Amino acid sequence: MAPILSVRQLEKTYEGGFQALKSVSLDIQKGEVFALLGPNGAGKTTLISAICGLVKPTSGTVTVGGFDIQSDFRKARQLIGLVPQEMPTAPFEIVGDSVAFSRGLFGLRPDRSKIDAILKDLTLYEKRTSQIMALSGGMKRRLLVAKALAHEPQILFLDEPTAGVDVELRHDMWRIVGRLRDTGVTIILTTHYIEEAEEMADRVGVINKGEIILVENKTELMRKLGRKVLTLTLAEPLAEIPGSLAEFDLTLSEDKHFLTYAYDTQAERTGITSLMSALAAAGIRFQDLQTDQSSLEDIFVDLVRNGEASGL
Ligand SMILES: Nc1ncnc2c1ncn2[C@@H]1O[C@H](COP(=O)(O)OP(=O)(O)OP(=O)(O)O)[C@@H](O)[C@H]1O
Repeated sequence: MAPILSVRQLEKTYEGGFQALKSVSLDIQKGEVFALLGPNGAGKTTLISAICGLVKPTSGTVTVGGFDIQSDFRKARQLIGLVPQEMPTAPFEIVGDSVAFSRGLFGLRPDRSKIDAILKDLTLYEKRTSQIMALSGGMKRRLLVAKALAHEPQILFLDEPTAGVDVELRHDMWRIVGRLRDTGVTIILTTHYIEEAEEMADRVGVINKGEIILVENKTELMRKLGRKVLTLTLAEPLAEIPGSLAEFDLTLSEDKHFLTYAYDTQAERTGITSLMSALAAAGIRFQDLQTDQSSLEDIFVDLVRNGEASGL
């Protein structure tokens, strides 16, 4: 199936010469939730803005639903909803009217039943006649989503949807995204919170210094790059790691009670069996053991750090 969004060799050099995007290519399939991760200043907002027509690319192409974002801007833009980072700024506006206004911007009639349905979905219906200034912070965020959905777009961009919100609100936003995904909306979100990508995304892209350095199915990414750590709780504290265990990559905790062994889950042999025999031969007994999978966060930090090291 043709991707719903296709970005080809997109470049953006801002006035003054700063190159914020370097030959970015990316395909997004209909119905997927894609998380774009990257450190501060990596180019996430620039990429979203270029796709949504808010920033003019220096070169490259973007098509949305087959429409070129430059030569067929209206048709392409009609398919896109954008939830910006900033909070709504019209304090006296009435909630329902604000959503109707957003719909009107796309030349659609103010269909009350559609607007009410969107307000209900975002639990804002009770507030439809309130002024925006009377909304809580969480409600204001939901209003931004409602406004972005007002013209029934097929793709929703969320630019750091939960930056600076509390945990409850963050989970609230995740539930909203989950429900939207269930209705077939394609979702692209940028985030600093790895946990957010881990929770919601089907695929993850990492951008660093204007370049996409990785795009991968989330589960696959965690499987491929993930390492596991085996922690042994020792029966008696160990003064030092004996020389007979030197071939294993072991670390002894400062309090001498725990031994950890890092291994690659993808390796043909994890080395655990031989480690166990070597421990027994060295007379080291343990009371307990546990394994931990490295998180998406560990993987991300590694990737960006390696990128720095290789000059990316
Ligand atoms: N209008 C502009 N003129 C010049 N440089 C800009 C402009 N907008 C952004 N930049 C620069 O482009 C780079 C990418 O910025 P962008 O906002 O896309 O990053 P980001 O990944 O969204 O960052 P953050 O996570 O901090 O929001 C930054 O170095 C930024 O300073």
